[in-house]
Parts: sequence; C-alpha cells; structure tokens
Amino acid sequence: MNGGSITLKALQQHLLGTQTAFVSYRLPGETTPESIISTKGFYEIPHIREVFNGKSGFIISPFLKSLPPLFLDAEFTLSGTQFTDPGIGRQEASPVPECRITAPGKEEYIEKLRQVISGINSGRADKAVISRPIEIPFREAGLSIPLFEQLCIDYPSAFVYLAWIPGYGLWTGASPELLLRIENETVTTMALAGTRDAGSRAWTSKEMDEHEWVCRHIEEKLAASGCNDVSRSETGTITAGMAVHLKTGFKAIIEDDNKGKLLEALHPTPAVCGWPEIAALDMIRNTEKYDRSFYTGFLGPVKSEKQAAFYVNLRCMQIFQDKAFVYAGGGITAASDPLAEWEETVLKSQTMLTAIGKIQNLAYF
Ligand SMILES: C=C(O[C@H]1C=CC=C(C(=O)O)[C@@H]1O)C(=O)O
Repeated sequence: MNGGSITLKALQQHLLGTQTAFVSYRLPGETTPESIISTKGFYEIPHIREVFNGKSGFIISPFLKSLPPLFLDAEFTLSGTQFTDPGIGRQEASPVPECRITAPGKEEYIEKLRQVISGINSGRADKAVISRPIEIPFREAGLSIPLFEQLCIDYPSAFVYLAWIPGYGLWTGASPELLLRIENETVTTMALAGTRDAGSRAWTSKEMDEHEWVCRHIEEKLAASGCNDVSRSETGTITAGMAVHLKTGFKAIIEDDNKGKLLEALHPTPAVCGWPEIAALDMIRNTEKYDRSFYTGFLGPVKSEKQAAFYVNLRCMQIFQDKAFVYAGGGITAASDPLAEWEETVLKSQTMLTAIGKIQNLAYF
C-alpha cells in the first residue's frame, strides 16, 4: 500500500485490519473529513491541562478525571476522501477489550431513576446526569466505516468521528455539544442541556433549571480561569437528530497559559455530570454500575494552543468484538418523571440507531 492513490474508506479498512491507531473526524459545518494516524498509537498524558504539549494531534479524554486522557500525535494527517497512500504497515496486534457491560432493562432503569429522584428530594444533589448503555446488533467492526460516512451526511452540524483506540476499541459518534473552541485568544463554549422531541411543547421549568446550572458552571469556570470580556448569548434551541436542546453560547478572551486550565475546569459540565459536581458524581457511581469510559468525556483536534476544538462525547457508540453499545443519558432533577427520562434516552439513542439502520440496509462498499 504505497505510492498510489487511496480512498478514505479503503485506508480506514486497512487501518482497522492492521490495528493502527487513527481518528477520522468531520467538524460541524464542514464538508471535508480529516484523518490523523500514528503508528505510535494513543498515549496517556498526565492531566487535561497538559494537552497543549507543543504537539499537534487529537485528544480523547474519559468522563472520569481520575483516568488519564489519551493523545494521538499527528504523524500522518490526511484531508478529504482520496489521497496519496501514506503506506502504513502492520502494527503490533492489540486486542479489542473484553466487554463487561450489561445493559439495564426498562423496569430496572426506571427503578434506578426513582431512587436518584428520592436522593435528590432528600437533598443529596440538585441534579445528576444518569445514563445507560443500550446493546445493539452491530457485529462487524468494518460497518463503522460506512456508518462514519452516513453520520457525516445525516448530521452536518455535529462533530462526527470514528476512532480506533488500541486497548480501548472502536468508538464513533455525532456530538451536538461543543466543550471548547480556541481560535487565537478567543474561546467559545456552550451550555447544552434540556431536551424535548421535535414537537412544539413549551420548555418546562425543570428543563430551564437544568440548563441554568450548566450556564452557571460555565460562567464560574470562565471567571476562575482568568477569562476577560465574557459574553453570553440569548438561550435558544438546536436540533440534534430527533431531539431539540436548549442552548446558550459563551465567548471570552484568554491568555495562552490559562487555556489548558480552562479546559480542565470546564469538564465535566453539569450537562454530563450534575450539580453540585462531587455529589452528582457520587450518585452516578452508585447508580450506573458500568464504566462510561469515553462516553461523556470529550475529544477533538489540537493544532496548537491557538487552534483547537473539543466536543463532548455524546450520541456515540463503542464497538467490542461481538457486541456494541450506544450510550445515552439525561439530567435528573426533583421534577423528573422516570418514564419520561427513559423515553428521553430512547430519543437520544436514535441519533446513532437511525444511521445504523440506513447502512445495514446497504451493501458494504
Ligand atoms: C447526557 C446526554 O445529553 C446531555 C446533553 C444535552 C442534553 C441533555 C439533557 O437534556 O439531559 C444532557 O445533559 C446524552 O446525550 O447522553
């Protein structure tokens, strides 16, 4: 595989076959996918704040801050869907991790949510984001290649990615949520929380409250990280697949030295953890009983401390040897209805499931 021209799909297939670490991603609003490949693989960096280590590449960080983020150096960067074959050889085999996840059924999940609501009513936290793995019939890792293409078509305003992470398996998703974008000295972020389906009902005070906690967290972290000229947009809505979310944008000015600290402080927002953070984390640990791994963490390309973008890893799936899971969750507050919260996770899972349904009806290549 060297010298001639190769398509992105054929390259992705070769990289999966040779177990070479790579990520392909398509930024919101862009049409061209970018790919980063490294024969060295993803490596751990000690802390999120060290993401600007002078190298360009791609970071993927787990939900739990006690676990290290992984970085992929931009050894090869390829733009588009057809390019000169970089000629990457076979890598050391790294098995797909064993899957220890079992998905809770509807009754079990609703019962868990009832217990969370009662914990909230007794003052343990104001909001906890509870999630579940949804097992799906997806038996062939190679199908992730047309799935990536389908996600790019279906969700032009999402951050779409496909990543093979040796030791952690295959991840793909279409996230609607920006965690932080850096363009020179300007940083942009958003609060995204509060969900309804595409119908026209009004937003409830439960949804507005859970959204406001995220806004408050962002404002506090921007101020504490030395940002200046902070501006906050009006709260509006965005559509993400079949879901509609409340969204508020933020912009600020920041010095280079504070950018890593800001990224570390923003994650996890109350849109994926809860409020207050420590109490919410405790409720998540006691309730979920599965490893979120990279789901509700964040990921994105880093060119330098002047140009980088990080997205919350939502509307995503993890593909194991013989199983695959889509992950979905929602903000639980005292005003939550457990059945409606279950249905919200069903709605959010449709982002991946509708795209999977489309490619499974298509012939492969
Ligand atoms: C936790 C998820 O969504 C978050 C992002 C947007 C809206 C959310 C909500 O309304 O609960 C969640 O905070 C998920 O998609 O799994």
